[in-house]
Amino acid sequence: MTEQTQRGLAGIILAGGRSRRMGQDKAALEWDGRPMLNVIADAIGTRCDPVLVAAPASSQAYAELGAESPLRWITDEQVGTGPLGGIVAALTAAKEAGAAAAFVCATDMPLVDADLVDELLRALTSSPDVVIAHEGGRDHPLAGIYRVRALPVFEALVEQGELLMTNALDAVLTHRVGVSDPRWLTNIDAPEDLHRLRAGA
Ligand SMILES: Nc1nc2c(ncn2[C@@H]2O[C@H](COP(=O)(O)OP(=O)(O)OP(=O)(O)O)[C@@H](O)[C@H]2O)c(=O)[nH]1
Repeated sequence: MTEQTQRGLAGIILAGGRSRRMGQDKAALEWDGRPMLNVIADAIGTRCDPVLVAAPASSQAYAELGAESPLRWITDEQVGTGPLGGIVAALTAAKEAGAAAAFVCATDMPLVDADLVDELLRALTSSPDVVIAHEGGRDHPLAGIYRVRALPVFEALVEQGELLMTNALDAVLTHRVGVSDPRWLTNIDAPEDLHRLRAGA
């Protein structure tokens, strides 16, 4: 744990999914000479402890990076339950590790920064269950802090097969905040996104 790590705050990097638009696993994509997953883990690891990676055991991310990774991998209970299924599995592990909340992000956000974690944390007053970034007129559910106390609600939704993040956020008290650098939220879905970002556009 570093000096700046926030007590009780875990980190969750979602690394499952099919990467259909990218055509290859996004966690292993090279960014600054390293797999994108590791770059993100280092960035948030200055604030979050433990950092957990959520992916199905059958995922390409786990096959490519899991065995040799020093990170803690948490497998989705059910394959095909999407980001919400990953959040439930990893938030359960975060709770068991003694965390009260977790910063959640996607493995396709290479510009994610510890300052983003700090800004969301400042907005996490006692009332909200979840604080997410809201930029460009839209919600960014995979750039947020999720309290462990919201877990039963999310578990029930996954159980019912209700997997939409928008519905999950509506089911708890969600606070939305603007962030000072929207680039932190940049995500890579397809090869052209990666080329654009590498070119600095
Ligand atoms: N643990 C877990 N993570 C997931 C799952 N589905 C998507 N994710 C992650 O959630 C984030 C957003 O995923 P998307 O980009 O919407 O979906 P994707 O499946 O990765 O990509 P597409 O096939 O192109 O839609 C990424 O970090 C994914 O790795 C899942 O079933 N389990």
